[in-house]
Amino acid sequence: MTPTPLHGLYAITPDTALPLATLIEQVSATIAGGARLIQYRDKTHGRDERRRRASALLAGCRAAGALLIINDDLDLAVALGTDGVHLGRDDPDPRTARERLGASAIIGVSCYDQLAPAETAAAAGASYVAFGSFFPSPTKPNAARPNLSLLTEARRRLALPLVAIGGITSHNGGSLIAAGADMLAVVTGVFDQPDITAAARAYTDLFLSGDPL
Ligand SMILES: Cc1ncc(COP(=O)(O)OP(=O)(O)O)c(N)n1
Ligand SMILES: Cc1nc(C(=O)O)sc1CCOP(=O)(O)O
Repeated sequence: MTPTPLHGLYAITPDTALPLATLIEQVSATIAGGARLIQYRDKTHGRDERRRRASALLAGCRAAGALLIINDDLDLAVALGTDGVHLGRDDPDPRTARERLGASAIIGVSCYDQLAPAETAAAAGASYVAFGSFFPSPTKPNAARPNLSLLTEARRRLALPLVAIGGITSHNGGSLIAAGADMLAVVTGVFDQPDITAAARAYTDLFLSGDPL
């Protein structure tokens, strides 16, 4: 079964100064392990280098049948025609992103540990909402820490795909799927592993088994 783009493993690139060729190899390895949605998240490089990297990643994702979302930078997503954008509290409004990227773009919105912004984002045309950090995150140690019950409540109240993020491993990810997550967004658990394809596969397998626990 091929997972649909808004279901399964959502691989987010590590925010490091990796050589571009290495970054592309690592992203390809996650796709080989079943990731169909990739987020380019980069707080390290300036505008020109981010554009160069995003452009190369977009070509790689297109060739491999995966979708590429840009974190934060709506202008870059529009300029390159990527598959969408992920927006946080300091980023443009999802309504603006929808106007600029079009009806078929994927627009994701961070909602941290709160349901109210998720309801607002849904009404503004978001494609998915993200909650976290459900477990201690090596990437973002000071993130908010909601309980799993937030996902259950979000599942009950919202009709759009739910992303869980933060410290997710292939061991704890099943509990998030059982609580209502449609996607697991992961940095360290995939990219910081000796065999990235095998690590990604361990997450995608969680979505294929009938019993995620
Ligand atoms: C899928 C997903 N969820 C949450 C985030 C965090 O976004 P944001 O709050 O904008 O923080 P930064 O990523 O910009 O540090 C995300 N990127 N992706
Ligand atoms: C980028 C990001 N946002 C988060 C949030 O809670 O909104 S947690 C996070 C980092 C996720 O990385 P890792 O898989 O290494 O924990």
